[in-house]
Amino acid sequence: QTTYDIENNIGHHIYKRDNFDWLNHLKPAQEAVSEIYDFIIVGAGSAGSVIANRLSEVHDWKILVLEVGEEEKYTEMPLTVSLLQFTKYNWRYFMERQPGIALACENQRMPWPKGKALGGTSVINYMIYTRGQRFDFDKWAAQGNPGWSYKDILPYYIKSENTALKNNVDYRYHGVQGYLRTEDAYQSEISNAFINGLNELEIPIVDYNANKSLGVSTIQGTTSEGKRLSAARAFLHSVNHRPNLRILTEAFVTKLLINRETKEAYGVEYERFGVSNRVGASKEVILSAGTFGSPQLLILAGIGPKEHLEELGIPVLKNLQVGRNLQDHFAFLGLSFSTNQYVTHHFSQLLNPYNILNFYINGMGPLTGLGGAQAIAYIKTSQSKEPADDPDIELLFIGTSLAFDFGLVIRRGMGITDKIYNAVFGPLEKTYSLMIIPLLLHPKSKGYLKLRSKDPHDYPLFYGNYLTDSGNEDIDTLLASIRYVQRLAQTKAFAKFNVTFNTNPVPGCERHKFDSDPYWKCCLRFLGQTLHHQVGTVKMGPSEDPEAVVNNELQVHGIGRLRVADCSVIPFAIAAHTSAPAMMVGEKAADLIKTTWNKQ
Ligand SMILES: Cc1cc2nc3c(=O)[nH]c(=O)nc-3n(C[C@H](O)[C@H](O)[C@H](O)COP(=O)(O)OP(=O)(O)OC[C@H]3O[C@@H](n4cnc5c(N)ncnc54)[C@H](O)[C@@H]3O)c2cc1C
Repeated sequence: QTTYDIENNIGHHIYKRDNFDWLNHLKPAQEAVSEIYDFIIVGAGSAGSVIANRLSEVHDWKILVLEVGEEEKYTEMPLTVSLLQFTKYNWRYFMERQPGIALACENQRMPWPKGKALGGTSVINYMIYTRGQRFDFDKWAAQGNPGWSYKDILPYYIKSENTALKNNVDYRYHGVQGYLRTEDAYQSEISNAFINGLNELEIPIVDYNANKSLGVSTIQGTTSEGKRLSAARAFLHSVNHRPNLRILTEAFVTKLLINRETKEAYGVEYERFGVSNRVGASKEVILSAGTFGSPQLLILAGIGPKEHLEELGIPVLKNLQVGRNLQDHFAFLGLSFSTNQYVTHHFSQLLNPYNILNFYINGMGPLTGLGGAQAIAYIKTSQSKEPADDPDIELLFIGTSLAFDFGLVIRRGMGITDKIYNAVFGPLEKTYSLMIIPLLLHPKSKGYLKLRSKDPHDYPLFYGNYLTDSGNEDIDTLLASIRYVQRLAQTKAFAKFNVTFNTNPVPGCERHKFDSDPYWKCCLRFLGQTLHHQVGTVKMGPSEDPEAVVNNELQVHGIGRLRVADCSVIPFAIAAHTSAPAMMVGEKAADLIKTTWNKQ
């Protein structure tokens, strides 16, 4: 039985445990709670789902998971992923306006989607499975975080995984006994242009999740028999029968309960169906509410930058730089191509009865495609100042373009205006098209978030601060990546498929000579976008690090019984899409917790 066979039957039910010990010793400065668990996990996303699974392996621990979103339904078809941003499974956050950024977006506001569901953002993501490079983790450890080097974290990736990969796979680096199925992403013939073209540029074919940092490969995806495998489907559905695991969906945590005298967390307050309730944690509270949700709850509890807390009128419990150090992969959507051959995705031809049956019966065919994403390359541009083999750019190959659905859905999810879409991508509707998206892996610019108010229902304010580094390294690296892709487009492999560069100018940049450096720098300001990999708002680091919020055991500095485990603790942007790294953080967090409480 695969995890996918198990029906959606978690949430909405409360286990009856007559022999549950509802102990409730109140210490001074604590509010009464209605129930006590050993651990409370806030948020059941990529990380939280893993932690819930692993902690509930210990039979005599009682675990409560509180997730504000609902269980997912009708999310299994990978190709229709972009529709999910228009459902209740998306928080629908937007970045604040930044002068000279997101100029192609409605009201110049870039959407910053995040998942609101059992499974979190893994319910709406593109299912790309990437782990990050050895350099990332060794640097992470070298910054004062022992236990997070590549050698230390690799076993956790392997532990989670149950691989069915076949393409270019190095099995020494993959697991077969975990909960997370990984499969080769659907390929159309055109991905050969990308892979062979890169080979011509001397980029080797590798397993990008193994020991080679630079190289190209077809994508490894988190699907099970061709269907989306969210963290909830992988890690929760198969263990929801455990009597010591209680999962409440539609439970919105509004407050962390922290004893102001002992500075120890002892529970949380949450709202569910209009009723507010307080629950206690006799051992620890674990925050896994994501890069935006975790810092929000910390700041509301008085753990944050002192001046910001004072501005909000929240008494300071601990002055820590929560919400700062926000890092993200800035990506460029302006490199699209057409081909006259039927080798790319075109929406109108895909949704036919044969493909639909093939998907539902066999879990095969183009509808299993990861929103069109087919291959990935990690490269080093001429601008790179990274160590030897450390890539500075990821090239993401999409076997279609924003014109795939005639501008109906994908580009709207990115907030792109009619004017820009019609001018740049509209003409591609009449052809078959493809895209190569460069992602800036190690941005030097940093953003931040802060709270709008002390009302937990108010969304935080998000400031991306893209391309603001003083040395202009970010913009120069992206420019170098554009030149690299242009070289790729000149290869024989591309010529074989009659691939032609889309030269429709971006309105607003015509004042620059087409293809000049100033032209592309202008385009980056219009069509530069997030690929949703924000990290770092609850940075991991030693107490001497002025930006650090949690230590290498994920404990909040100066606060007892409170850990944070999700993408927010990742100290800097790593060479990976961030779902698998969040799961790795979850696996490691569970082990750290077991060690603390002697339950290994
Ligand atoms: C459109 C999109 C595409 C992406 N594509 C990929 C991809 O292909 N591959 C990849 O690796 N990564 C991808 N990512 C990024 C990746 O999915 C996320 O970074 C990762 O899932 C985050 O995991 P997390 O555990 O940190 O947080 P999340 O998975 O976001 O989990 C946090 C959970 O906490 C809940 N929560 C928040 N606040 C509260 C509260 N107060 N009370 C109760 N619950 C709360 C949220 O509802 C959510 O369920 C994508 C992201 C997006 C938005």
